[in-house]
Amino acid sequence: MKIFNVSQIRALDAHTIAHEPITSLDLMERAAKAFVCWYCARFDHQQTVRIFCGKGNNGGDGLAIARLLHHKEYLVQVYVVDYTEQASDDFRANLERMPQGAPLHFIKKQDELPAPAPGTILIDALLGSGLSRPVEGLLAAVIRAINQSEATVLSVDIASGLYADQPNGPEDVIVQPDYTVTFQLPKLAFMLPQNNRFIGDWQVVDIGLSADFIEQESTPYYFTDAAVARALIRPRLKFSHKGTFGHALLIAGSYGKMGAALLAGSACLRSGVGLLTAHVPRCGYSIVQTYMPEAMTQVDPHEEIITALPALEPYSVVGMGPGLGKDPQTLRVLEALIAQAQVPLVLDADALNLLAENPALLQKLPQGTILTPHPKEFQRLAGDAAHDYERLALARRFARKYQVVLCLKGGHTAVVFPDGTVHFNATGNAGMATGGTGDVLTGVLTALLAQKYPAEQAAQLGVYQHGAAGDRAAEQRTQTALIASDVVENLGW
Ligand SMILES: NC(=O)C1=CN([C@@H]2O[C@H](COP(=O)(O)OP(=O)(O)OC[C@H]3O[C@@H](n4cnc5c(N)ncnc54)[C@H](O)[C@@H]3O)[C@@H](O)[C@H]2O)[C@@H](O)CC1
Ligand SMILES: Nc1ncnc2c1ncn2[C@@H]1O[C@H](COP(=O)(O)OP(=O)(O)O)[C@@H](O)[C@H]1O
Ligand SMILES: [K+]
Repeated sequence: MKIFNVSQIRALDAHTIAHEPITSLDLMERAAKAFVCWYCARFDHQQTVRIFCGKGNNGGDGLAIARLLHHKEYLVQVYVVDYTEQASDDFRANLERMPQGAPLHFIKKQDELPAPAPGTILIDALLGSGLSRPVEGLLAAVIRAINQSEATVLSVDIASGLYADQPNGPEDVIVQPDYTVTFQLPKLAFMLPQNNRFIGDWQVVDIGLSADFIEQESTPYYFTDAAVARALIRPRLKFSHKGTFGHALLIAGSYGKMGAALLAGSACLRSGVGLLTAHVPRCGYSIVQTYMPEAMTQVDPHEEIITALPALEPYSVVGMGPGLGKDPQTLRVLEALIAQAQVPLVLDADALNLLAENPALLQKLPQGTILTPHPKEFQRLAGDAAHDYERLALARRFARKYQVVLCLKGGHTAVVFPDGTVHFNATGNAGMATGGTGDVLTGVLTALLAQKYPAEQAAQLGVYQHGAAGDRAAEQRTQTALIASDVVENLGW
């Protein structure tokens, strides 16, 4: 699925209106119907719905939603925030269509706001993607009141006050919804952690905007959902054998951190690799042999850390990083690996920290390398960013410059291709914010590269499947109880 900026969204609306063709008023009706359909599937007639409308097209949506809910016999109260003389044509048209029986109030001053009523649902249709400046005055007062109420808040298209494709200021007044129901395509703002409070649980509803336009319009931003991920999975053919699926070498673990090697190794085994060899310090030998009988174990000469690079000939991919530590002898191994590898690499954790301390190595990374930093590791690699939009720009420049695939981990992990395109991931949950889940991802990605998935697709698919396994694990055990081995146990292809 593509993610468009505001001017592209506007062009998509205009193209649909001109070429379907459909009037903009009928398109608004379709958007309102899609919202109402989503609403009716979740909320019953017991709760009063208060709809706060601005005077642009987002407000027009709000009025149309109010009319449709009123016809479905929901208890609807409509509040038009009358902060300006200007109103969009479709807002006016929907105002004229408001049925007599639906209570309609115009708020001109803050003291005309209704008193909070427990148990109501608030629909925020004040401002949508047309936001062009910080919210002030009466609109800001309404937004503050919405945020202070204890009601469930639903935003139409996007939280009022939130920019769809650029950073807000720290003082900006923005609705904090429980849900955002957005039209046709997700917005870039939804992908970024800094907007966490201003999104809630977000859902896309289809309003039939031009599929041709969406296909032809180019964008650097994409969303990897179930359909995209499923299409990437390659079937295992009937006469295939273990040689078909590659031999992975995993260099991981140190004294006290052998768990990282086990998590990465078991995830690699559960992700379809043909053969796995784990290269671990001597102290890890019995641990690996006992916990992962399917893996072969190669022991390092050193008791506690990694100090030697095994011969690379047998391997089709090398994953390195989880649990390593940053000993100078381990750095020598990383240098040797980068110098000698003719196969793609997955570098994570301390391998990334060593790279950050020795940036000359970045220039030498082999084709098809995947780096999987969390935000702190990325900061060490690429420097500070003032906000998430800047971090994203930094990530795109970094992936282009070093021709690597970057998985910037977090909620909606950003998979950045060497061409600078960004593929945000749909899956995963906050239960995964616990030690070791990143090691699991390293194992998954290593297995996919072993199976000859190109690095871009390996990263996109691996990140999706890792998050999906986390979602299944959270469903079984709750987010709070989730631990990294549950993610391994729930991998499924
Ligand atoms: N035909 C279409 O274009 C469709 C539009 N739709 C809705 O239309 C919305 C976009 O509508 P609009 O472009 O009218 O914009 P909005 O409804 O977001 O904003 C209305 C007006 O408010 C003004 N404004 C911007 N920032 C402000 C601020 N901080 N304080 C006060 N006023 C401010 C703008 O000048 C704009 O004209 C979408 O989010 C969506 O909800 C949907 O109905 C789907 C179809
Ligand atoms: N709030 C969240 N929502 C979705 N996924 C998350 C969230 N927090 C963490 N994750 C995922 O969990 C993993 C954590 O990786 P990392 O920080 O490297 O942990 P560790 O080093 O302990 O293994 C990443 O894949 C990340 O995307
Ligand atoms: K809104």
